[in-house]
Amino acid sequence: MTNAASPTHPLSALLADVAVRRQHGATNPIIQALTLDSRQAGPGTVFFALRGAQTDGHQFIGKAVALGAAAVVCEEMPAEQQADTLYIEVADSATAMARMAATFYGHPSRQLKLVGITGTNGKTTCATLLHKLFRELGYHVGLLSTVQNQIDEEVIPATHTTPDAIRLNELLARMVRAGCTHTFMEVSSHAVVQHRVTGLRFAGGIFTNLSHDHLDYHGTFDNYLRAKKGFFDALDKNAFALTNADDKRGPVMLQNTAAARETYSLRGPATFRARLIENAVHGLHLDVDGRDAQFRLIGVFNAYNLLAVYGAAVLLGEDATEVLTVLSGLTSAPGRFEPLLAPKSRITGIVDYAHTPDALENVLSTIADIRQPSQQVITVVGCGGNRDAAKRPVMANLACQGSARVVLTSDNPRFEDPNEILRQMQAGVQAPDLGKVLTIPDRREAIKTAVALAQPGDIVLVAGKGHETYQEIQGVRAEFDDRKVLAEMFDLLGK
Ligand SMILES: CC(=O)N[C@H]1[C@@H](OP(=O)(O)OP(=O)(O)OC[C@H]2O[C@@H](n3ccc(=O)[nH]c3=O)[C@H](O)[C@@H]2O)O[C@H](CO)[C@@H](O)[C@@H]1O[C@H](C)C(=O)N[C@@H](C)C(=O)N[C@H](CCC(=O)O)C(=O)O
Ligand SMILES: Nc1ncnc2c1ncn2[C@@H]1O[C@H](COP(=O)(O)OP(=O)(O)OP(=O)(O)O)[C@@H](O)[C@H]1O
Ligand SMILES: N[C@H](CCC[C@H](N)C(=O)O)C(=O)O
Ligand SMILES: [Mg+2]
Repeated sequence: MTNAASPTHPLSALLADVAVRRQHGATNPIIQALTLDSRQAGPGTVFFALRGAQTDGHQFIGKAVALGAAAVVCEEMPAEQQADTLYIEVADSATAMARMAATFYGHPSRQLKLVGITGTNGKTTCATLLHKLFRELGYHVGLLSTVQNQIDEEVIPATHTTPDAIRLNELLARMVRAGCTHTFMEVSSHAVVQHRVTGLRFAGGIFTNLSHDHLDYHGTFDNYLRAKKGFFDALDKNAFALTNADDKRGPVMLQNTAAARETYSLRGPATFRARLIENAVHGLHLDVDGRDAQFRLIGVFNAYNLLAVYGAAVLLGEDATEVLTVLSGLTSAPGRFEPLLAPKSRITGIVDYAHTPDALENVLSTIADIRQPSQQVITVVGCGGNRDAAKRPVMANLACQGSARVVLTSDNPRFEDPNEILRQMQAGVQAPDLGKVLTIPDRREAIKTAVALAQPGDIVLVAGKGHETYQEIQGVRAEFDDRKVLAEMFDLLGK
């Protein structure tokens, strides 16, 4: 796990910010790598035993040590200990891991301007727009997002919205070495709770909005809100905290932060204000802080994303006029309201990552705002398995409210039975809507059917998977790209 750029440190040097409860073993080994997975342990590594959702890393301490781990950080000392291994007991392994990872990689977050974006929807869009914007303004820029990580134009695949603390600091260190001055990253609620971002220095934080998602993980909406707020509570006084004043939970985010409190709004007084002039097929027309601006992005929700991005750029010291000029030319993130026109029939396909009720409602109301009365909307949608089940009936109902026809299908079933997920979705369909709904578990067939149902000029929305290039069934990821399947069906059906 080491490479030429990997640092080495005596273990004692990594404990500077860590409250050690107890320590066993007299050695002070030289550390070459950190890991949270016993299977990756080896000589010169520190193994962090984390209590997870599936299992408890403490069970694997013996395995990590057998593979040669030089040190173990845990919350409970193992009964059996090896004399040549150093055991460190802390109150919280995840916090210790984040602090030690930051130290191990030389605190890369302090060497660039790091901006974190949190909220239910819009994180990828805002982070991607900020990355594109700052590239065009001439900077070297890092990006950590659901779709992919990037160092300037170099793409590094992403497995999570926010990587674990070790991977995160390693990526930030790579960005610093590549000369990046700014990095824009998504901060998921899971990341806050699991301390993936603990110990990082942020130049700023952005809040987009809060609605129903991930209640499977957080339990209650209140816990979910607290997770998001936790990110702002941890910002320091040199940072900015930029919140959406129009979101019911926007002001709460700033309640206990030490950072400079800034707001954006389309409705009232705020640090950064915009007024919607037009929301059309060809894009948004806004008045931003008294400047007239046209954008290529579509939908009122994107007016919020654009305003948040503009505000953050200005708070980072950029010139407002220049920022607006560059922003007007930018297109959205992959799989976010991505249009695809059928060549012969003028059917408009739209692929969107809406996988929450709020996002689906936004996309459908955006389509309603921009469509002609003669254009019918046909929606293909499913819900992921092993994720929040409460959203399933709600999303099916919303699809019915905003569409002429609905094809319910599978998203990523993961380890759940796709038919059971679909039954839970169907429960949300109201009696008068039953006639407009078809249920087709095979996503390819579902898309094909929607395209077959579409008349010239109609709009086919394929929601939920956006940029994803796979479908995950029973732990296996098979190649699947809504954009490709849609294009294939336009072709196959001669549309
Ligand atoms: C619910 C969740 O967040 N899970 C993450 C968590 O896994 P976990 O708690 O289930 O871990 P576990 O399997 O119980 O194992 C506990 C510990 O034992 C260790 N272990 C396990 C087995 C072994 O042989 N040896 C060993 O050392 C594991 O490495 C782990 O450290 O810690 C793992 C290591 O960091 C993550 O990969 C894993 O992400 C899973 C894959 C995941 O799906 N996460 C999603 C829900 C997620 O994080 N999503 C958010 C936001 C999404 C959004 O934007 O909407 C994200 O930031 O991506
Ligand atoms: N500001 C917004 N408000 C509401 N909905 C939005 C907003 N921005 C984007 N959306 C909708 O939410 C979907 C997801 O957007 P995006 O990927 O930017 O969010 P995210 O916060 O990164 O999501 P995730 O939690 O999955 O990483 C988009 O496809 C769009 O339908
Ligand atoms: N980051 C989100 C993405 C969900 C995307 C959707 N396609 C699904 O698989 O449920 C999650 O892991 O919950
Ligand atoms: Mg995202």
